[in-house]
Amino acid sequence: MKIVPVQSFICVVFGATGDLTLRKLLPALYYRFRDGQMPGDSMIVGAARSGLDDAAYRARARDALHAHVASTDLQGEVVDSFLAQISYVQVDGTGDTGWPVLKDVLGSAGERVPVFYLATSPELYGPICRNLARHGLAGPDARVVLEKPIGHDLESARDINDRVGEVFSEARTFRIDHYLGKETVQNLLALRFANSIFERLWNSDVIDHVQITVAETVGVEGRGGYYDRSGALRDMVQNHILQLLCLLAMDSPVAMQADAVRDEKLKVLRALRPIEPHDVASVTVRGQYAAGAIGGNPVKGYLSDLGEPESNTETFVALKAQLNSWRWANVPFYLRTGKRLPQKMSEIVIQFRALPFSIFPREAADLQPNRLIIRLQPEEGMRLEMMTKDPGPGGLRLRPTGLDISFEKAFATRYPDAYERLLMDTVRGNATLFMRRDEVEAAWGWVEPIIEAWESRPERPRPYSAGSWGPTAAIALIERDGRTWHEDVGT
Ligand SMILES: NC(=O)C1=CN([C@@H]2O[C@H](COP(=O)(O)OP(=O)(O)OC[C@H]3O[C@@H](n4cnc5c(N)ncnc54)[C@H](OP(=O)(O)O)[C@@H]3O)[C@@H](O)[C@H]2O)C=CC1
Ligand SMILES: O=C1O[C@H](COP(=O)(O)O)[C@@H](O)[C@H](O)[C@H]1O
Repeated sequence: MKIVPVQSFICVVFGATGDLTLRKLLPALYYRFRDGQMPGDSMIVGAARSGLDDAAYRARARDALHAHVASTDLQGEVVDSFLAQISYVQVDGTGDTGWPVLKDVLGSAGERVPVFYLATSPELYGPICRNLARHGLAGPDARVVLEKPIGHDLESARDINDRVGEVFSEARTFRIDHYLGKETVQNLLALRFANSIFERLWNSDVIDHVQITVAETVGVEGRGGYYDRSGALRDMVQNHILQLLCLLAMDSPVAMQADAVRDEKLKVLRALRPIEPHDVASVTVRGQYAAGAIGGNPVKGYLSDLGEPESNTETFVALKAQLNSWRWANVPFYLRTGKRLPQKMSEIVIQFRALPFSIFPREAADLQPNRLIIRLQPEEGMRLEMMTKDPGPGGLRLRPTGLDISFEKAFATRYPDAYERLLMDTVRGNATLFMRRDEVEAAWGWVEPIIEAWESRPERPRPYSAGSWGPTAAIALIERDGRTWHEDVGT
């Protein structure tokens, strides 16, 4: 595969000592460097308050690569050359210290594209941008990358967007939702708009319902402080899951261009039927994991992980979303996500309608409606389930069979991590796979009433055992409609 280098850049990462930078951003940049996409005169500048010098930060970066990059992908000389392009500036994003030094470092940028990646808590986005402007660092080529979450609710999201917007125009603001950078998520665009067969079927005439599951085996790991203020709805649904829903439900963009794609996604978000307070109990379920076992290993409950006696934060959510549109009238989208579920698995199921009438005798065939299963991770691929004739003489017996495409087998190539693609897109100035301000705010606008309704009710999140598929109420949520979650994973 031919890799075209991007323009030379200087990427200043605020939050350089944090988990995201060390676990995701530096490994992603390393891979782009190793593959020849990051030009040799580009620079990565780590920025945080910790008192480190270049050598100490490079040592941390080296440790991070050894911890988070496959050892077979770490070649000594390549690692050394990559680390030589990294420096560190001690800077307080919200205060005065360090900015003159950062300005000096960027003074030598020349033609290199300045990218400011804010991998810090979102409350710092406004102050950091204001400081960038005050110190003359937000010139016309500069762009800013904002990590999710953009705020905690609609009001705080608007506030952050306003403050960032005072310094950076929308075209220069890149709001990350790393799910959009996943290869299989981008493939949803190819599946729908580069093939003629599906688009004609992609509507309520043919589709019965859609399921989106994003299941994780991990708990809150070291992020309990953040997570307990967030919960699954804010952490996963407001962004990743609604973005998946947008890509599945949107109409064809007029072109494969950033605003054309984002205009269509925005229409989907605006078509989401508000969940009224009196419906919250019947169309949403929130859960919190209790102690259990995953893969035969005992795991603690959420409260033990958190080290707190109580918490009302949900680590699981299931809900039934509906769109007010002709295309999707009466087609529910069942969404669920949770931590400490039995397996890490993200999957979309498109369930087609049952046959209107069967010509086959009942004893010859238990006719199953067609189903398209799109596996986002792991074992990326697609399976179209169809009825076929059971081979052999005597009678015409039918059974469901799958047409399978395993991306792993079809493409003998390493799947780049989402951040690799997204980081290079910020340098290219391509915002197609980033969230526009109005999308983020529309998503908060839909999610917020659900949170308010939960908070106004006395019930706590329903407990579920770690290693189960969430509270039984989540099963009831879909079964009340005569449907079931797809759980025969791997079949
Ligand atoms: N970790 C993850 O997997 C994911 C994280 N995110 C988001 O990314 C962001 C960062 O997360 P994460 O890395 O986990 O957080 P961490 O708490 O691990 O890191 C926070 C970073 O911010 C720096 N920092 C704090 N205050 C300042 C300041 N005033 N000026 C400059 N730097 C400062 C800290 O360094 P120092 O103390 O040295 O200043 C540290 O480097 C958050 O918004 C998070 O929600 C999103 C998706 C996944
Ligand atoms: O943004 C987040 O995503 C991760 C899950 O991402 P994945 O790429 O591993 O599927 C989740 O664990 C985390 O809580 C959330 O903040």
